[in-house]
Amino acid sequence: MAADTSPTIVWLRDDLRVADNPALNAAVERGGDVVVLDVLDDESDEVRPIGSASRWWLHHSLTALAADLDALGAGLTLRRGPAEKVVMAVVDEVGAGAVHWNRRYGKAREVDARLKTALKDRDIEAVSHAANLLFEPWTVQTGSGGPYGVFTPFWKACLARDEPRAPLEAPASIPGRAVEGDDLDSWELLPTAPDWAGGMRDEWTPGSTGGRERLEQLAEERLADYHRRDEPGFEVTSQLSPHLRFGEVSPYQVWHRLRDGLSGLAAKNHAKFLSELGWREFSYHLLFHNPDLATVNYRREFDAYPWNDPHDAGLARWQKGRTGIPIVDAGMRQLWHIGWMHNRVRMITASFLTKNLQIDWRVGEEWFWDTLVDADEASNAASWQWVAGSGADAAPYFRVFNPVLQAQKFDPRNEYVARWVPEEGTDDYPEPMVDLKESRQAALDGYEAVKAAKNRA
Ligand SMILES: Cc1cc2nc3c(=O)[nH]c(=O)nc-3n(C[C@H](O)[C@H](O)[C@H](O)COP(=O)(O)OP(=O)(O)OC[C@H]3O[C@@H](n4cnc5c(N)ncnc54)[C@H](O)[C@@H]3O)c2cc1C
Repeated sequence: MAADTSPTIVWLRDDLRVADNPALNAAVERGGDVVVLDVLDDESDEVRPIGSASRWWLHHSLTALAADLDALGAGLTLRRGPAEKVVMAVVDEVGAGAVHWNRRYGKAREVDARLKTALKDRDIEAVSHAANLLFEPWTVQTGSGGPYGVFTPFWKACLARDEPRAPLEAPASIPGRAVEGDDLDSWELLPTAPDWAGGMRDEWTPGSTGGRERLEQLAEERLADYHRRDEPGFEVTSQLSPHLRFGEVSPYQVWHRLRDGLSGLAAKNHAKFLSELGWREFSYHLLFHNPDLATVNYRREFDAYPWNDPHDAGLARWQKGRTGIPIVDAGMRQLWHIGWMHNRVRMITASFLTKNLQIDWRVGEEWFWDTLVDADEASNAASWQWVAGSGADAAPYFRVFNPVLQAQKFDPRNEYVARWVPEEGTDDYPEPMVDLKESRQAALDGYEAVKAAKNRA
């Protein structure tokens, strides 16, 4: 029988890289031409349209990826529309015999499952690969065979398994097949009126090259100071999150880059850093088993919480960084300016919204979804629920962050606040929009309804 040299489609999603991309390597190994396809899907019911800051990132990430693919001999085909329809249309256009992709783990996997069935019904090979998580969510199970709901035993179980595989080299060349597609500019991913992305341009280099630079900086410099990761004024965290979110860098590449050659404090901080990657894995574990994580309370008794009306409670002041609480305002302005916020401050701002203003965590999750360049369907939803108290392994609801004490502890020299709220202490800066003590008590009173619902259940 003659070898099948029909073209293969590689359908890219959250894996915008040429190295350590199992779907791409498998397509090249199969033989025949390779069509590399990216689809902007704002239409499928199961796919959450990405937010404004992520759109900015995506534009630049695709530009970088297209250059990397060109250098290997393949182009990047862009199409817009519901993914199942679009992929099938490209299959027909080129007479593809196979479609490969790397897995995703939220609701959108229903799209992938339907497409796989439809392709197989037509005798077209449809293969999904593990690429974006170190441990496939369904393979990590409790002793009784269920999903984990607590981080520590989850991560212990992961670490007890075989070490994650080594990252794959990029193909030496790709026999690319040109297919007509959209012009990236026609997707209108960049802000124009106004162009609010200046701070992001200064801060970030979207794409694998920028991601690799962050990884090197982590290994060579930042990891040695990582024990100070909770201090927002001191830049020691990796800032790899948007690169991981868009798959420009894979967790396998991160894991293996940090595996050998560390010494001193960097070696000491290594396990802590890996456990942060573990939180990413845990968030995906939760999302896989709870596809509605961004909209439904993980702990259902929180359905009874009497949230305030967001507009009456001052949502706009929180969004604009005008609450009158300096560390909260600093975080919200950092977010607006560079599309990223330090983890400690994400916790403080989220706690302020859900507890001191008693605004539903879903409202905050949506704002972060729109404004973060690393907005991630698993980590964002899981973290918001964690802070609100409704999530898995969440801090007890009554542990309300006091933002003033948090700032004293983690920004003792006021460096972070001074950078983002230079007018603090002048007449231009507003008074606190709520009394912290009273609003904390109001939050705890609201929690009584949750406790009552739990007791009834
Ligand atoms: C309310 C709230 C919302 C959040 N939303 C997101 C989000 O949309 N996307 C996102 O990637 N992270 C989110 N996080 C988690 C965390 O704040 C960021 O991952 C981290 O700040 C990214 O900075 P870094 O890359 O320098 O982190 P590092 O400390 O260098 O950590 C390395 C990597 O580990 C992962 N990671 C670290 N901490 C966490 C965590 N707590 N949960 C899950 N993964 C983690 C990230 O991929 C990160 O890049 C959120 C946290 C909170 C409290």
